[in-house]
Amino acid sequence: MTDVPALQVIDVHKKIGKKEIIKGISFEVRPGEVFGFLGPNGAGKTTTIRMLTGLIRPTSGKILIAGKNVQTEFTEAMKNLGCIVENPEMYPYLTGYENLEYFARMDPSIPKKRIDEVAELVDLSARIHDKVKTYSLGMRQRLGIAQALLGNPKLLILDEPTNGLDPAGIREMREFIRSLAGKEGMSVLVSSHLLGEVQLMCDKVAIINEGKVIRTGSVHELLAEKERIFWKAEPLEKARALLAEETQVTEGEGCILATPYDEGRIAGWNRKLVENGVEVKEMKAVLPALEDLFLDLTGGEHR
Ligand SMILES: Nc1ncnc2c1ncn2[C@@H]1O[C@H](COP(=O)(O)OP(=O)(O)OP(=O)(O)O)[C@@H](O)[C@H]1O
Repeated sequence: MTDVPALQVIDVHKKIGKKEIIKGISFEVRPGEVFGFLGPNGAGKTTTIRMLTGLIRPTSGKILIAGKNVQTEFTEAMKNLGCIVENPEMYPYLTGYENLEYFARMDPSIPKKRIDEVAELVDLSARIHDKVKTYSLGMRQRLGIAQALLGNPKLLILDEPTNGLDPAGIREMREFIRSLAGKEGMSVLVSSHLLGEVQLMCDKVAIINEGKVIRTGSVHELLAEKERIFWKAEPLEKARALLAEETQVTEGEGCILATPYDEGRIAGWNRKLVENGVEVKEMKAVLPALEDLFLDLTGGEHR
């Protein structure tokens, strides 16, 4: 596995007309990573993906795919990119195999055995000789991904890959994306507004809002920053007053108090409660949902 990042976005700006839509974004996707690209409506995700795929040019800044500059080494950069931005067009009366054969013919560097390999990768081998019109939506999407994988890209970009799928299809797609990462050292960039999905599927995320990346990091790191301790204690008001002398106290659900997770101080807070006659019935560390963090960071509602 190489160490060259699958994707480097370096201080990219994009102006359309007089409006600066992307205001200097930077992030990196490492080999084998599933990377979530998250943001509320109108944040700039589509504009960014259009720049990554070379459909539009950045006003300034650099985009490298597997070390190749999308602006100055377009062909080499695109060789390393597999991309499905919208529902891929497939011929319904041809089989999955014939569809892949059709696309493979457009690039003579793709050997025929690669068709079987990609069918296997997307777990469609058993149905690859059936007509596409008999496929479920999930299978069609996987066939689209198989097509994107034909050229053996280092980076796969999937725009809202679970759109339109039912819950079983979503789970299947999620497992499939996870299984792809790491295989052949492939990295996957997934744009999504389904935060629960991203939380389960991605190693890292970048959160974009109003054309700026406001946070990047591993999902776990980001969530850990907002980790809280829930306290179940009696009498509750006394516990609240004692804890409030030490830290910020908010309401948990029901008769539960919440404080920040401050590893070095929790034991001391607990002792203080007990020494002052408060019975601590339960303490537990709780990670927020990515959705809460996202709302916190973007200060709004997502779709
Ligand atoms: N060609 C254009 N001309 C003018 N404004 C544009 C153009 N394309 C996008 N915008 C504006 O840029 C901003 C970012 O749009 P973009 O489509 O990239 O957001 P997004 O994060 O993909 O949102 P969504 O999830 O709704 O697709 C929006 O305010 C949009 O109105």
